[in-house]
Amino acid sequence: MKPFFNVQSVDQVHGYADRLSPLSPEIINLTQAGGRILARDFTSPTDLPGFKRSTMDGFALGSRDTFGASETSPGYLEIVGEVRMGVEPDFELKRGQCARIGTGGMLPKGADSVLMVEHTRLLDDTTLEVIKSVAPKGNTMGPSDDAYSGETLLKAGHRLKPQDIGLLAALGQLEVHVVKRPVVGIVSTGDEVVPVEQTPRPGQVRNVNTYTLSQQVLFAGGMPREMGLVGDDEKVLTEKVAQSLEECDLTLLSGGSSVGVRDLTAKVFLSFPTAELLVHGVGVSPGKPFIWVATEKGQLLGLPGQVASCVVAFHVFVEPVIERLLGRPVKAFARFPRKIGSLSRPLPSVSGREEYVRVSFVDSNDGPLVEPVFGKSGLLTTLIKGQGLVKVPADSEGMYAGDQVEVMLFP
Ligand SMILES: Nc1nc2c(c(=O)[nH]1)N[C@H]1C(S)=C(S)[C@@H](COP(=O)(O)OP(=O)(O)OC[C@H]3O[C@@H](n4cnc5c(N)ncnc54)[C@H](O)[C@@H]3O)O[C@H]1N2
Ligand code: MOO
Repeated sequence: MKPFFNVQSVDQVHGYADRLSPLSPEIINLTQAGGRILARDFTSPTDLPGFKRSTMDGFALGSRDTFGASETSPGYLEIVGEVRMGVEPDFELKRGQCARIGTGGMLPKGADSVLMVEHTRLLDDTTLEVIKSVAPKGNTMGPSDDAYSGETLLKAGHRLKPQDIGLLAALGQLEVHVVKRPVVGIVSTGDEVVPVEQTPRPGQVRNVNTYTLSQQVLFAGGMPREMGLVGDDEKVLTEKVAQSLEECDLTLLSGGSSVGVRDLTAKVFLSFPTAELLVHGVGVSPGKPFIWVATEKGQLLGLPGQVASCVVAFHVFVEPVIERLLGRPVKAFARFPRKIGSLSRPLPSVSGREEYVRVSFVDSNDGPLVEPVFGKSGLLTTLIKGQGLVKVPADSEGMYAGDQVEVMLFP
């Protein structure tokens, strides 16, 4: 059995990701753009809302006509009209005049504010009693309060949220320039791994990694393409990976990445033209046997077969590659919310290896306690009971009970 050679750090692996070029842009319909990555900065083509608008139901007026007005000393204004929603008022207010206006209505000329209906009393059809003053611009929004023409509102590389889509709608953008989603081929291998629909015989397990990986790819912004489950057969495995190389930007192969005699991943990957071995073995746990072979046609990434290791290795190594292809900075756990807590017990660690410890949160009188979820990397439920991961850096010899730690929560 040959040892891993040239074990590399997470930073070194991310350095290879940095060398990749982002995928090209494509134009898609606004309704499909949520969660996609903007390919170029978006600058506002116009002012928004573009006109002076009321933010309350009430009366458009000149604020100076309300100064000093109160319950005990009211003022009186003449009602000269009503602003129709969606229509530019065709009248102008003079001193002492006001007009009815609804929330969102356009202020007529001569009005600088809106007095809420609650602060008025109607004496007759044309006379308004004013019982409170309003400041200039009160209860209004200005023509460029939401955005001004030429303002950079969204940056290239930004992942579009529902509110961004709303903003693009407000600015008339039915089409959006986004980065193409990387197509990620997923191959799983292992003689003992059987399809989900099959009842495993003793010694067999169902195929988990194809399913977790394809969902992880989807969540990360890629397009998973399931290439199938293959036994430990070099010829068939080579055919599957070749097909994936033709069709996909990235190929993930789970299982067979370690150093066992049946572990074929490295051999298969290196059989392709222009293949260059970038990584085989990393100073990270779990995820130690990670493999990266670069070819001119695409990137081949080998992930550990152990179900929990495979999930963590995806986040540490694969998602940053997807981020880069999407034109975003190379960063692991970018989508993970963070939460601080104090460790309930010590976390021993092997110095020289970056560790990702599965943890859960337990409430205590002193605030949230971070409880390690111990268990082997082949145990899937450690990731179900664990709500997140704590990173123990490579140069640390461990952490003490009571230490404040940052938990990266599974999104
Ligand atoms: N002597 C050594 N043995 C191992 C080492 C080592 O350094 N020296 N590293 C261990 C570590 S760490 C890991 S992680 C695993 C990695 O193994 P492989 O990537 O080669 O994966 P396999 O051996 O094929 O499988 C490991 C494990 O995972 C199960 N598996 C695989 N694919 C699936 C799947 N699609 N769905 C569900 N389960 C799957 C498989 O049955 C094995 O139990 O190596 C350690 N050994
Ligand atoms: O790294 Mo293996 O990746 O512990 O389970």
